Parts: sequence; structure tokens; C-alpha cells
Amino acid sequence: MGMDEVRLEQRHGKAKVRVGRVWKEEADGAHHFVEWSVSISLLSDCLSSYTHADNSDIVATDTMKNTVYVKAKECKQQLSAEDFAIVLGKHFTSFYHQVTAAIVNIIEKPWERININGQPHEHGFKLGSEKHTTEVIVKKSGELQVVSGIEGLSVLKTTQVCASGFEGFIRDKYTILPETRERMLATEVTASWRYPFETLASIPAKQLYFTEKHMNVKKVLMETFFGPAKGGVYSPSVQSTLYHMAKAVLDRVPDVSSIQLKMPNIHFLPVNLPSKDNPTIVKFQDDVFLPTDEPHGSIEATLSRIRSKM
Ligand SMILES: O=c1[nH]c(=O)c2[nH]c(=O)[nH]c2[nH]1
Repeated sequence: MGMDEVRLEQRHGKAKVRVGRVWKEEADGAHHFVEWSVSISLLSDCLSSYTHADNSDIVATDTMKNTVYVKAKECKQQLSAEDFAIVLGKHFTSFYHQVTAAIVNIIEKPWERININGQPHEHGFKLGSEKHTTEVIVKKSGELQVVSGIEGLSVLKTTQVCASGFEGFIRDKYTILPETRERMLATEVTASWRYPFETLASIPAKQLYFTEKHMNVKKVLMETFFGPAKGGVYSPSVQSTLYHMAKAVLDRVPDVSSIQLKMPNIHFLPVNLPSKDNPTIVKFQDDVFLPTDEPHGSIEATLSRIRSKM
């Protein structure tokens, strides 16, 4: 092998193509709305553009951007971000002989229908907090992979005996953190889970199937994090709570094959303010806190079904 032999791996695409889409329901006058940020990355045979200044096999990233708008227009019925990503992946891998695989990421902004005097508004929306994400990989063969997720789901349980604690960890000469059975528990959940579908043909045809699953997963995550409205559930650590949340999703949502959770431990520090004359201007009694965002604990794990060999 000569010294000048090299290996080239490449992909190209367009990142963060922003599109809004309105669908108007003829029947009842209600409008549906989504706002997406679409990122496309294509695996394609265009090596000579890198090595020989020959662009003849390049799908221009500008063309990819235009395609997002064309396909958004062509989708005449409201659809999930997952289904739109599949539409795009299918298009790029079937329309261009050069393209062997398409990776499509979408972040959907949480526009929520507004209620006026308890009535759902026909065309009024406000921005919520957590985002709906998806990553779809489509191969030319029709093989595919669908991942859905949540980003920026901030949740907190206030201190109360039986809410959250952290005890029994390693104590050594570097340790000062006191053990506690009463603390704040705050995190910003990032979740992503995989569906078991492996081909375009096996994707459920049901409209808004992925939207419905997404709502189910979020509901299970929240019910498990918080516990019942009266009394809640004790969290012995972020690790334990994370595990129970992931396990509950696998137990209660059969179409999820694995789930990854990232749950930073966002600390609220006890406030104690002693002075020279007065040892306790403010003495901490599980009441006054200093909210922080850095540094934070970082705790993440993936839970997968082990397929039993039938
Ligand atoms: O739930 C927690 N997990 C940790 O790993 C950890 N480490 C720490 O200092 N506080 C906490 N809390």
C-alpha cells in the first residue's frame, strides 16, 4: 500500500431548512399548523466532486432546500414530523440514482392550539416549551430506521420528605455533599426512542400514528417522573428515576424498541447566609434556594428490549 493511499468518507446536505405548513379543515373550519426545522444529509456517489473537481453527481444543497417546500406543499393532509421525514428520505433515495441513503432530522416547534373561554380556537396558537424531534434514515433498498424524541422538557419536584433524596454514595476525603432524603429534583429531559419498523413497507399507514405515540411516551415519562398527584413518588437518585421512566415506556408502549434518556441534574443550592455578627441572617430550612445551571450533573442511559429468540 502506497503512502498516498487515503480513504474518503463523505456526506452532504442542507441544515435547518425552516418551513411552516397550514392545513385547513373544510369540514369545521379548524386550521392545523406545524413549524419544522429540517436537516437533510445525503450519502451519495459524488466522490469526484471532492477529488476531481467534477460536480456532475452532486445534488445541490439548494435543491434539497427547495424540495422541502415542494414536498410540504404536496402533503395535502396534516402529517407527523416522522412521516414528513420519511417522505423526504423516500424521495431523495428514489429520485437520484447517486443517492444511497438519506438522513433526515426534524425539530418541530411546540405550537399549541389556544383555548379562549375553554373553547379550542380555530386558528390561534401559542408556543409551548418542549420540542418534538425525529431522525429518519432511509436507504435505497427501502430499509429504514425511525427515531422520535423530546427536547427541552424541564421538570421539577420541590423538596418534601418522600419526594427526592440522595444517600449512600461513596464518601471519601473529597466528599462534602451531605446525605439527604429531602431535596429539589430538577432536570431538562432529552429523550429519544426507536421504533421497530425496518422497512418503508412496515410503517403504519394510520394518519398521525407517530404523533399519537409521541404523546403516549411523553405521558408515561411524566407520570413516572412525578408519581400520583397526591403524594408523588420518592426519587432516591436521578439514575433510579431515569431507569424507571425508561422502563415504564418499554412496558407501556409496545412499539418502542429502545429509549435513551438524558437527564442533567440541575442543582438548587441551599441558601445559608451567616455574617460576623449574626450567624444566621438566612438559615436554610428547605425553603430558600439559589437556582443554578452550571455546573450540572449529567446522567444518561439507554434501555433496549432484548429480543427473545422465538
Ligand atoms: O441523583 C443524583 N445522582 C448523582 O449521581 C449525584 N451526584 C451528586 O453529587 N448528586 C447526585 N444526585
